[in-house]
Amino acid sequence: MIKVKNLKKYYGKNVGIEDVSFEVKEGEIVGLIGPNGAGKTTTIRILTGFLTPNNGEAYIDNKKMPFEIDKVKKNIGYIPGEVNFYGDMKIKDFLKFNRAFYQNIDQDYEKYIIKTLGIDLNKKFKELSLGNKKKIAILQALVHKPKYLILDEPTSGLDPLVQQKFYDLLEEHKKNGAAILFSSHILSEVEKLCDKFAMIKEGNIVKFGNIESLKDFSIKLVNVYGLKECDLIKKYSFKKDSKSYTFEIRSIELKTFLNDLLNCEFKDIEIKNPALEDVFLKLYK
Ligand SMILES: Nc1ncnc2c1ncn2[C@@H]1O[C@H](COP(=O)(O)OP(=O)(O)OP(=O)(O)O)[C@@H](O)[C@H]1O
Repeated sequence: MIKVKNLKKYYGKNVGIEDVSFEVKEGEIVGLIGPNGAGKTTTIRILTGFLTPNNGEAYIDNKKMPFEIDKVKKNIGYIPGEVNFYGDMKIKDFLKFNRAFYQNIDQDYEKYIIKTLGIDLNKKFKELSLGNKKKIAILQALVHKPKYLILDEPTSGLDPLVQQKFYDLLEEHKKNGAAILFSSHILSEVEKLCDKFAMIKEGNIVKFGNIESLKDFSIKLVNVYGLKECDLIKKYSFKKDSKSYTFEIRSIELKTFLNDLLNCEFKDIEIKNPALEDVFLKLYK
């Protein structure tokens, strides 16, 4: 399990994170969601052994981070936010180097990732575009089939096709029991991929739960077509266009709203879940 508890990190007087707690179990993908500067990278850098917290605790496989990183290092796959490997090295040489570090790398799996992502082995790292550098970072993070994956905005710079292939690779790791922490500010990908979310705002976890529960927190969008003037539903907030009224109804109020609506005259209704982005914006107000 990956576990952080009341984690706090200051950079001098500047707040990095204030109070961050969440956990990622084996076979689970947890999305760490937050806007720029919320504290995702700070949290991840403590978990990957680069920073020492001022307070609180971080564990991977019951080893205390960053102090016991060496005991668990070979079981971690990490994609940093900014990928910078050995500029002058050809990718094929980099892979040799990587094999020497992990020793028992499954070379068929290595080939499989190279083929899946479309990696050019004969290029030097510094010759690659941002997206192609990210592919090397993905390869390096996954190739030794680690039990713990810590991914700091891993899809930035990837085109949608490669992103999808990457999600598929992650699903395979999840099925094999990996615990995966995935930081992102793109909510649609978290919604698509993750089982749980930890929402971070100004260094604090403001919500942690199942992806579904995040949607339940929010509102439903009810489009009502052909609605005739009706006092009963005037109290609900709505937007109107030429075809319909769109009501924003909190999920817990939906039944009451529908009861009121049934006493009005209308032609048709449609109930939608809002996009996670909209939920996020509302929670962040
Ligand atoms: N080396 C540093 N010195 C001072 N302040 C820092 C340092 N690194 C981060 N911070 C501050 O800590 C806070 C959290 O930053 P962090 O990089 O963890 O956020 P983030 O959620 O990863 O953001 P982004 O999505 O932009 O990568 C920010 O206010 C940032 O300015």
